[in-house]
Amino acid sequence: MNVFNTLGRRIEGFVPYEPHTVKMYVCGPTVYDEVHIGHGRTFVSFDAISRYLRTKGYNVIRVQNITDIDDKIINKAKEIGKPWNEVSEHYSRSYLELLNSLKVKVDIHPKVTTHIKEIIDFVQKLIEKGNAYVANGSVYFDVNTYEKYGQLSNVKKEEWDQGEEIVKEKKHSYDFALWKAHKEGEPYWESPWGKGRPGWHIECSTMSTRYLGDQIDIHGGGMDLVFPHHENERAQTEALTGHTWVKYWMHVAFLTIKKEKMSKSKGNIIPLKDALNKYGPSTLRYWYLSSHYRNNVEYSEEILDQSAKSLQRLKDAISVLRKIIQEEPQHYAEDDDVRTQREIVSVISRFDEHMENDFDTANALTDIHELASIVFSKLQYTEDVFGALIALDGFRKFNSVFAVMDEEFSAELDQLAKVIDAVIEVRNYLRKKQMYDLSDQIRDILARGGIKVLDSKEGSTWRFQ
Ligand SMILES: Nc1ncnc2c1ncn2[C@@H]1O[C@H](COP(=O)(O)OP(=O)(O)OP(=O)(O)O)[C@@H](O)[C@H]1O
Ligand SMILES: [Zn+2]
Repeated sequence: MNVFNTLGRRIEGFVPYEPHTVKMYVCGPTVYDEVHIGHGRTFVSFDAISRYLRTKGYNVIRVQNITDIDDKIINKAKEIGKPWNEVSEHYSRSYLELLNSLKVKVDIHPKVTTHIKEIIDFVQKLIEKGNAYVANGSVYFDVNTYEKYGQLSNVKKEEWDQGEEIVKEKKHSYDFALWKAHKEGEPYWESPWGKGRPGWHIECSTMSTRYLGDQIDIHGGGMDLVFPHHENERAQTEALTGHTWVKYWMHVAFLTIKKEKMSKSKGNIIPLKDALNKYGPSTLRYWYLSSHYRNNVEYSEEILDQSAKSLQRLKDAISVLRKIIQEEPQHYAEDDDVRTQREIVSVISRFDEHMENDFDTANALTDIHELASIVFSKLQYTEDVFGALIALDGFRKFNSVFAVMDEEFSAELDQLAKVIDAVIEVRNYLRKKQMYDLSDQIRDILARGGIKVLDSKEGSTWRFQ
């Protein structure tokens, strides 16, 4: 399997540190406002990546932090006149609910404010190793002590300034804060350097090493995080451990609106909650995954509507397959059926090839539509139960990565089928005893529930209408 690594900007073979496990850390949101569909794109992209890795047999452990203390949270609290922790708790709860609705699986959601002790320890060790210095109650990372700085982002030294963080007490303008000295009216924690609070970058290094150890396989986030956030995280962590930290740096391109990055600060967001209400999780996920994660995606209502239709096409193909599967299997296949079966197998393996090529969900989706075309143009007119079963497995595999039609493959459906089988068995008995009134009544009741009963001399079968 090949993966594009932002570090070095090249495609590399995927070999995790440990043979059967993938450790993944994704930067989560700063909880001061509504989660928007741009965030959703990044979270779903990593969800599909981890789902695919699971289908390959890896144990995936995914950590995604919640930044619950930050300038933006403090400012928002001041603006609306509420305590800062009320703001972060409110948005953090809403973020977790939305992730759940969007079917994004995260194993651990660590929050900054419950890891202050670990952050202080991390910073203390960096000071002891000579990579950080105290100035005026704040602690800064001395960028000159980490020689690989700038390699991840390819940002040149002249552009290393840390944005808003231009403070006189720093040795160099590009040094960044690990710990920020307390300012009047702001929340603080006690530390060896006095009252203060953690800087942004240190939280990810600390929480990632705490839950995933000194080395991780995948570190991800949106493209906007490459510099300075990930450059800084890398510097801190590798300075502390003295060895390579992340094996594959992966970054998701932007969700744009009118060609601009969707962003809270630009005020051009569509809240994820609204989009979920309007389109539902499956259509949204389908839309997100219909582009390669490294290409920008422009928001468009028409394309979302189109996504809903395309997804329905796949569901229709599955209904056709379910009907065929109700037939009695023939233990001999015609030449045409054998040819179609081969075509199905080769389309499904193309799906895998595309996923193996840097998680190319866009082309993998095209393969699945080709599978649907085979169902509509060929399988539909046959009674090839075996061909239908192979195709259904392809759709199942697709869904285990995309998670856009869980209802079609749910255990409840299997359960329901067992119940219907039992009802049909009872009805067969009634028919044998010539109790036709009762058996007709059962048939009508099932029909009302969308289940068609097919009677023959040998007994009855059923299918979903
Ligand atoms: N428009 C977008 N498209 C794709 N990913 C995004 C977009 N906006 C943010 N992300 C990603 O979502 C995750 C959480 O973002 P975070 O809360 O840090 O965003 P933010 O920068 O505060 O939000 P905003 O950019 O809206 O002000 C990060 O991995 C970030 O890169
Ligand atoms: Zn981070």
